[in-house]
Formats: sequence, C-alpha cells, structure tokens
Amino acid sequence: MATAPGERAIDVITTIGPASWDRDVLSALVREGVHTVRFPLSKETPEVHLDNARRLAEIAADCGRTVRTMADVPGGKPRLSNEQPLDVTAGTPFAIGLGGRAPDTDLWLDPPLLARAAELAGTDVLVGDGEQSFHVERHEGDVVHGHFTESARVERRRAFTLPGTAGEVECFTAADRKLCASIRDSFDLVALSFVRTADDVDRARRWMAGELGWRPGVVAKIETWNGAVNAREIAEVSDAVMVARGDLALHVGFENLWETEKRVLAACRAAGTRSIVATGLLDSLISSRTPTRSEAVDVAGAVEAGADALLLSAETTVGIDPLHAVRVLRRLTTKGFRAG
Ligand SMILES: Nc1ncnc2c1ncn2[C@@H]1O[C@H](COP(=O)(O)OP(=O)(O)O)[C@@H](O)[C@H]1O
Ligand SMILES: C=C(OP(=O)(O)O)C(=O)O
Repeated sequence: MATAPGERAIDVITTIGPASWDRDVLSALVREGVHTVRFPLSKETPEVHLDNARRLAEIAADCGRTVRTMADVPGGKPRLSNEQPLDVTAGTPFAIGLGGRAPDTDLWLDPPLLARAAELAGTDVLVGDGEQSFHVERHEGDVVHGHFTESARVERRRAFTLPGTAGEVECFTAADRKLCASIRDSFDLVALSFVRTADDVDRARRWMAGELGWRPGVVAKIETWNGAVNAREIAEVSDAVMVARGDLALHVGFENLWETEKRVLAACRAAGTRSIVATGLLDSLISSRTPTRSEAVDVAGAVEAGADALLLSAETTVGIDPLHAVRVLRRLTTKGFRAG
C-alpha cells in the first residue's frame, strides 16, 4: 500500500511463532513488506529460533527483500512452574514456592521471587497478562499460601507479576546471557526485557562485545515504572526503544498506560531514537477477522504520538491469520485509508 505524500511510513514488526514459522506464511509476510521479525526467546529452544532465522534469511534472499531479525531475551520475570496447563477453581488453597520446589507446594516460581516475599501477604499478584490473579493470604519461609481468584485455565509457565515498583524484574540475567551466547552473530538486533536504566543497556552491550565479540543493535524494552521514568537516558544509548505494553500495563496500571506510552514516545523523539509500540494492538485478530473500533483508534493514536514501528505479538504467533493481521495493520497506518 503506497504512502501518501508527507506521510510517515510506519514499520511493521511481527513476532514469529507456531502460526507463522511455516515457509509459505513466512514468505507471504516477507512479500507483504514486514520490516523486522521478532523471535521470543522465552518460548521454544534457541535451536528452533536459529532454524527459523535461517529459513527467513533464505526467503528474504529469494524475494530480494531485507528483513531484520530481533532476538528478544526475556529477563528475570518469575514464571509459574507448571509445564502443562492447569485448571484451577477460584478459592481453592494453593501453596507456591518462592525459591524453587518446596515440600507441599503445588507450584513454584522460576526464577525465584524470594527478595519480595515479605511484601506479598495480602496482595493480588497478577498471572500472565492479568487475566488471572493469585491472592496471597500468608507467607511462611519460602512459601506463600493463597488462592487463584478466577476459575480458569492457567496456561503453562505464565508470568507472576507484582504491580508497581515492587515488580521490578532483573534485566539481562545469566539465563539471558546464555541465550545470547547460543545465538550470537545470527540476529541483527537483541531486545532486552525490563530495561530500567541506561546502564542496563550499556552493561548488556559491553558483555556481548567483550565475551562474545558480538555487537548487535540493542532494543530497550520499557515495561516498568522505572524504565518509563528513565526513558530519555535509555533512548540515548539504545538503537531503538520498545513500549512493551503487555507487561507495562501490569506494572503501571491500565489507567496510566496511555500517558506512559506517550511519555516514552516523546523521550524517543527527543533523543532521536526509533520507537516501537508493542502488544495488544489488534488482539481481536487472534481469533477474528475484524479489529474493534478501539483497536483502530489505538493504532492511530500510537502513530500520532510518534511511533516509528508497530509490533504484532500473539496476532502473528498464535493468531488465525498472521498475513491478514499484517494487512489490517498496514491499512490502519496509511493516512489515505484513514482519511477515507
Ligand atoms: N508457542 C509459542 N511459540 C512462540 N511464541 C509464542 C508462543 N506462544 C506465545 N508466543 C509469543 O511469545 C511472546 C511472549 O509470550 P507471552 O506468553 O505473551 O508473554 P510472557 O509469558 O513473556 O508474559 C508473545 O509475543 C507471544 O505471542
Ligand atoms: C513485548 C512484550 O514482551 P513479551 O512479549 O516478551 O511479554 C510486552 O510485554 O509487551
């Protein structure tokens, strides 16, 4: 779709997953003009991602296109230990180990959350993207006792998020460094989760250059209060900044999401750094073919607030039609279409 005179071209970034790693789907996405593909290293093995990256490079070469690759390392977000989905009933007592498997615990957290144990009693901890919560009644040693608040399925290894600054999560963990070592030189960009300060970015760059001799572009994912407060300094030292709204909404509260998004985008403009708005843009397209009015307005808002790129997540990893999602996003970011 052509860009109207004076209109900024908005880059489309897709996340690769089971719905899009097939050669034909990937090829269609490349032909549709996807600018960058994100590889979520929190899912699958590094070998699967390396294999997908090789396939993408072959397809791009066949089509005569350049597609950038972004390896997204997850940081130290604590996740529940269940390797299989777990159906829970609201109110049923559960014990969760904060420091790994403990006697009599049904579930435990990996990596551990011990440092925050004392703050947990009486709180509702968010599970996954906030679709479920766990109410902590009491804390005994390394174990919290409580119950899930909804009768629902808890998918495997969902995140466990404390709201606000209590939920600050380690950036560029030992596990992230191991992942980087196993994929070095194979991706153009590394996206760092839970960046809070410019030093987080510098530290990761120094480690990759010093230990691996690898100098990928670095994308700072802003997903906490502190990251948002320090957005300008972070943008100064990053190749791009991502407003990672999935986690950001949980940390700052949904009511503060729009102000925070605008603040980070303004910081990027001031620093002259490219910006990406991610997650939840077109969630309806995971299971349907039509976006909602509020999704259409959300996309337009992100563009007007200065986003240089928009990132699709579940729409292209597990959605019914990744190519359709990309086409809808491109239509929504084209002024000619919006002006009618
Ligand atoms: N099976 C999968 N394979 C690859 N990517 C997936 C898979 N399931 C989800 N994803 C994608 O991985 C990213 C992170 O997953 P998600 O569960 O939303 O976040 P997290 O568990 O990190 O909070 C999202 O972009 C999501 O669409
Ligand atoms: C892009 C994000 O990160 P992830 O998909 O890794 O949760 C997000 O939280 O919006």
